Amino acid sequence: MAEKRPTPPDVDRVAASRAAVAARRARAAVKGQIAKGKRTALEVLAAAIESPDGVEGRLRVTEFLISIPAIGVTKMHRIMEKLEISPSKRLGGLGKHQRDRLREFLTTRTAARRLDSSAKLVVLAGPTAVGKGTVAAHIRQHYPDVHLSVSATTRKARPGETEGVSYFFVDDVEFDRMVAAGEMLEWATVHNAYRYGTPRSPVTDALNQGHSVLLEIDIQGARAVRRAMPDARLVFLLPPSWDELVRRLIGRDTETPAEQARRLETAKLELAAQGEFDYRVVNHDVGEAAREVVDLMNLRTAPLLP
Ligand SMILES: Nc1ncnc2c1ncn2[C@@H]1O[C@H](COP(=O)(O)OP(=O)(O)OP(=O)(O)O)[C@@H](O)[C@H]1O
Ligand SMILES: Nc1nc2c(ncn2[C@@H]2O[C@H](COP(=O)(O)O)[C@@H](O)[C@H]2O)c(=O)[nH]1
Repeated sequence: MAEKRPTPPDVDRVAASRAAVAARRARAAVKGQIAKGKRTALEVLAAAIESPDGVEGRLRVTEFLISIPAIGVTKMHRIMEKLEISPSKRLGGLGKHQRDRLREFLTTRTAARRLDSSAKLVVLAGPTAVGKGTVAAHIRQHYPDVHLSVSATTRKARPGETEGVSYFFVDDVEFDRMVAAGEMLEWATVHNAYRYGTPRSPVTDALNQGHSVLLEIDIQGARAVRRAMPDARLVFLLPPSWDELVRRLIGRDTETPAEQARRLETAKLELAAQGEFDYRVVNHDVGEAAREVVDLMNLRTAPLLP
């Protein structure tokens, strides 16, 4: 009996089903590469953006996330909700903002996991006038291997401050833009006056390259960093005594008496928060306090001698 030859629609169906199987295998291969650490999730996302109809672009965001080590189904759903991405979305079909949020999530997560290894994110916080800026300046000068984050602020530069070294001095519009674009790791309004924030990418880039990073920020910022990167080491800088703190604030002579009184009220609340921190360093002597902070950073090379 003559064999029944496939009709054109059958040929199409067979070809389509073979293509579907091949595509599924290709997607499974990509997921395997992520799971085994052969490709990073960020690399796969970049490939999906480059070519939305390619194998990476056809990956559902849900399967992509689950293939990342240590992300299970529950966590994946939480992440999807937080990033405001619907479960039906594929990597290649994400809108720009969704893509940006996903990239930012992956970058921060990678950096946070880096902290498990040698590179450390150390946050130096403490009450007004305890000497945070002075200790940070000493570290900048004497320990060139320490990556000191440069904050953005809406306040004006003071005499002697340099753009890009002391701070990035920006106006309110630019600060709003940075916050909206997710460019800040944390930010806060400090002393009820100006806004200050830590630009995210220099921190995550340095950590991803294995460098320890130091942030000199206020206590609200330290709490926000703890939420974003739970492995960060939080250091609370203490004055030798309350009277010495008052002396330093008044002696610095940069605030009006009314502002000094307000800051001292806040300082009482801030001192009460020291238990939230991992380490406490008393700033008797600037060089000593700086060394104690640097010791927490797992530097690979020796500091410069004074
Ligand atoms: N170990 C120290 N011994 C004596 N004086 C110090 C010491 N550390 C800092 N100071 C002085 O204390 C004053 C306050 O220091 P600094 O401005 O660094 O404080 P800060 O914590 O950065 O304050 P703020 O949060 O208000 O910006 C400065 O005049 C500084 O020279
Ligand atoms: N939350 C953040 N606080 C910051 C940041 N950069 C600096 N600061 C804190 O602001 C005050 C005032 O600083 P000043 O230079 O105007 O005297 C001080 O307590 C800093 O620690 C930041 O990025 N985020």
